[in-house]
Amino acid sequence: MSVAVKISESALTASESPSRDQDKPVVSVRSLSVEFPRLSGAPTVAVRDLDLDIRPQEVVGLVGESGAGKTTLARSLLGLPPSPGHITAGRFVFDDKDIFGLSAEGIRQVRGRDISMVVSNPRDELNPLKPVGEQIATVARVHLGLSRREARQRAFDILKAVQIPDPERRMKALPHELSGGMAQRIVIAIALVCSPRFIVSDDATSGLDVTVQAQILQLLKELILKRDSSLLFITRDIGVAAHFCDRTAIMFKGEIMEIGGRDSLFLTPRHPYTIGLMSAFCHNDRLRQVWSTQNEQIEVPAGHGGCPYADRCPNASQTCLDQRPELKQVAEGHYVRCHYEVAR
Ligand SMILES: Nc1ncnc2c1ncn2[C@@H]1O[C@H](COP(=O)(O)OP(=O)(O)OP(=O)(O)O)[C@@H](O)[C@H]1O
Repeated sequence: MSVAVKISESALTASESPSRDQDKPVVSVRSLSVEFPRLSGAPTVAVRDLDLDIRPQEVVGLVGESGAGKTTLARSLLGLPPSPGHITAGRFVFDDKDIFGLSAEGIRQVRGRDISMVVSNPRDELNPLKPVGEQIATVARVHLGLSRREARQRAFDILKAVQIPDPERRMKALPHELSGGMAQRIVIAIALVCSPRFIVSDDATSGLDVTVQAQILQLLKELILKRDSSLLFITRDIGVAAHFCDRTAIMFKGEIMEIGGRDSLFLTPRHPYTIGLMSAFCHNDRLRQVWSTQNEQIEVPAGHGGCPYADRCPNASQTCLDQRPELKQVAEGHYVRCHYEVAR
């Protein structure tokens, strides 16, 4: 059975805001698959035939448990799938450029300047021996061709923008002299210093205090609106996604199981996995009831070619084992990959 499920061009582009419907996506991912080879047996498919569009000024959340493929997707979009993974299929068009078609040097030029990534472990990202101001300024000099003085000014401005207290002094600090939250802001400052049009945040704010996290999210949103950028916001926290993202995609085993605008997705979640995530998060009795109501008890054999969620799903039926579900529209801008309604 073919596992490739194609969806219409409009499926993932739809936003709930009518004015945005005319906007052209700045990020357009089509049929992306990424695999990790294994010593024996079939490779691990970390991202499977994934489509995603993001428009200017849009914040799209990507939520899923550990191992869902979020980081693999994020790093693949920067042309750096985690080793030994490799992109086996798909296109990524960013600002009319076919990113996967660029040379290594071409991708390097785009990365950091037009597309940047913020990760959750700032200590690994920063050079421990170099003052943080210099690290930010270097990125601006390399990518924007600024003079030393201009780059330094730009580094100072971005430190102020990410609300680093006493930025003049912090410019000279080494990473170990900063708190974790401050080091995280430095990494965000590096990602933003060239005003990229596309930012990928991979769990970048989860280690921060709740209040600092709220400030940083607010700041990210303001910068995205001001600079007409787009943000792919990866998180395991569905509550943060509900609060912060215009649309959210729920990912499981390398596939998007549900995607929708904030109101539609979070007020009327349709996929059993989304409902499970939400009921765990918000202790909602109604959701719990939906989650715990079993339609059919069935044996789920390993290696079946059906729904990737079947072995965890309280509603799995024979249809779910026989057919891989397509992403289908259930409301405006809201798509679900589930046989549930037809199987019932
Ligand atoms: N370097 C690697 N070598 C082999 N398999 C890998 C590697 N990195 C990831 N994988 C596999 O790819 C799949 C997706 O992993 P990935 O790290 O992208 O998930 P994730 O959703 O980002 O998880 P987390 O939230 O824990 O970071 C998993 O099955 C994982 O085991």
